[in-house]
Amino acid sequence: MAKLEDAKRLFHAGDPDGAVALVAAAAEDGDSEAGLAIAHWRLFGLYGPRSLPQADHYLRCAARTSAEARRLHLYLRANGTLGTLSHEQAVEELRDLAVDDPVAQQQMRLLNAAEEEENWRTEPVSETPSIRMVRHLFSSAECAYLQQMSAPRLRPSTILDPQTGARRPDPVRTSVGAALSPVEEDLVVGMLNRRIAAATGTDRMQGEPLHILRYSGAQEYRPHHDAVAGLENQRSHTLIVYLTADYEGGETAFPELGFRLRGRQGDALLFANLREDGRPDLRMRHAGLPATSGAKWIATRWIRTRPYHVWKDG
Ligand SMILES: O=C(O)CCC(=O)C(=O)O
Ligand SMILES: [Fe+2]
Repeated sequence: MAKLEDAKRLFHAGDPDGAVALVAAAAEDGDSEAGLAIAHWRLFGLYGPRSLPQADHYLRCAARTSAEARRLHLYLRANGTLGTLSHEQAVEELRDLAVDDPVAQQQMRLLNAAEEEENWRTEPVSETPSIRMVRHLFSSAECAYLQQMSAPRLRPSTILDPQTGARRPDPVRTSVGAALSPVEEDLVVGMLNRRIAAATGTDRMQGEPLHILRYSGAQEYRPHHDAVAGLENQRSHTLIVYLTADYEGGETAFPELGFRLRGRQGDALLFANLREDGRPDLRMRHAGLPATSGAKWIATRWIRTRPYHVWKDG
């Protein structure tokens, strides 16, 4: 901590290189907080260029003394960011970490339960345009886990500006949310993303990071299309998992089609955003209505036509 504070002072005094050097030296010396900080900077290209080998190196330093760093290093190897670890190998490693790490223990419990419990099934809502409900996609424990792990990361939601391609706040969407980027894609989130791929008949790599949203009070997502005009690798499908049930209102509404839908906890709504010719299907305009009481939590996965590389395309 002390080293990070010193580094912050150097940074504000106009010596960013000195600040980074200080943190790097502390990381080498086994300061896990410094190691985690600089590993994130190298992953995201902050205070210097992006470098996966360096991120890997500093995470290994921090992992000597920090359970958090050991877990993060595992997630990033399991999701392909820092190498390739099979799901089975990753679970083996998590099992070892779980011996003295309560977070890993909680994740192992969810992974073990899933092996016994997976029982989702698809119900058609509309043939054309294609809308389906996938019942029981996530268990209630998985829904609770996503809320718990994303709660500290929730920020006011933004939209993708079709003109600039950049994200910005907009009154169209007043919820709070968090995208679970590869550093948050732990083995449980990875398993849920795999399950979404299986349930949608798509490849896991086509999914954008799972996006957690929470609406309370008058918060809403006004009518919009998930397909973004001009996007080359389009959002062909959207899957929305309802993580809570103890709220009123809050349906997903399709004004053009006259549907208002809402799943039970763990159910997912899956719909196609494109016409057969690959252009946005204008009938698929939809809205997240405000919850008239309680808080509505969802997890959205926007699925692209082709693989989406979050580090390159995001
Ligand atoms: O909140 C809802 O029901 C809709 C969410 C939505 O449209 C989205 O996440 O793209
Ligand atoms: Fe949407």
